[in-house]
Amino acid sequence: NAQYVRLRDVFKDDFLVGAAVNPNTLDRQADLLNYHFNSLTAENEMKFASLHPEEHVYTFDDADRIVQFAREHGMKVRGHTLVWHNQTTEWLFRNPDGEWTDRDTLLARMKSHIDTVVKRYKDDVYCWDVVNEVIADEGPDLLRSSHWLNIAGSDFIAKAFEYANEADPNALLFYNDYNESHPEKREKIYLLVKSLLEQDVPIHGIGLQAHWNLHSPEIEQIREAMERYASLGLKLQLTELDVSVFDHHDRRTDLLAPTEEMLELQAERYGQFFKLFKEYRNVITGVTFWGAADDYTWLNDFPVRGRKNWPFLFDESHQPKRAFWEVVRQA
Ligand SMILES: Oc1ccccc1CN[C@@H]1C=C[C@@H](O)[C@H](O)[C@H]1O
Repeated sequence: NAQYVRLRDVFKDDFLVGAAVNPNTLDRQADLLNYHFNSLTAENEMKFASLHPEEHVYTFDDADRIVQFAREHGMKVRGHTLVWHNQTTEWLFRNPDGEWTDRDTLLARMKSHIDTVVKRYKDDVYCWDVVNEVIADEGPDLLRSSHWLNIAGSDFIAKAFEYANEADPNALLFYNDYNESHPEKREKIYLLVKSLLEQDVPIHGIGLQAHWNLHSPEIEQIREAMERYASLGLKLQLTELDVSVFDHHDRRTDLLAPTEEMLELQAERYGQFFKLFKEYRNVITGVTFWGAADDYTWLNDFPVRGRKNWPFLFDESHQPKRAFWEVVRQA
């Protein structure tokens, strides 16, 4: 059974196989993580709000625990994420009188955060999602509106990469985003990263979050996205892979378990994904799931709060699902 087939060994000559963890899953899923995975990402514990709740207060304990577990088990760590519009803090964008802060102050605060965090983990974190999700999903704008953009202007993106590179010249620096295979958004991500490269901004990789489902995106859309991004000469990583059993607009809440049909289609899709990843093994350096097993997923609360989902290769008892065997078959 699965106890003699390790995911990380099956793909050891291709790419790292990672999982996102938090303090709870690090305890509950320790054996599964140690057996099948060789890379970890902190689901929330290295985000701005988790590390830096007040301007002169840092809280590293949870992130340190994850780094310690990885060190003890010979696993690599992806840093997620330095600059993002979500899960950040109000003080970052405000003056003491509650007014919006100014560009120079915000950039100085960004630099201080990046310096402090990247230097603390420079011997443990080999790559960072420096900037997460700045591309606008719909409409004519390249960048989504955010406090970062509205206060600092669009060069906050380049600055983030430059500050991270100064703090740890050895770290591999990624731009990370979701809906990365949708043709319209793909072209915007491509344009952003191409312009950063043309400005000699230190960027080494593109993270495709890969929050996919049973029907979308199509394999050919994923292939086209990987081809497009790889044409920039950068490495790629799938950084937050999960396969929801519900399409994005499906808000049904009646299921207490996945249907047989869902499990069958999920296995087929996972097999197709890893067949494609193997084909692009020369540009893909890591495949990280946004979790490890169905006993916990952020999808239990997104996009429908409190609705159970079953997106991984391992079930709620950490046993391999059909999807696991379809993935192993691609090796
Ligand atoms: O799939 C999406 C759709 C809309 C907004 C954000 C996302 C994905 N956003 C991701 C998901 C979970 C968080 O823990 C990650 O940090 C974030 O990168």
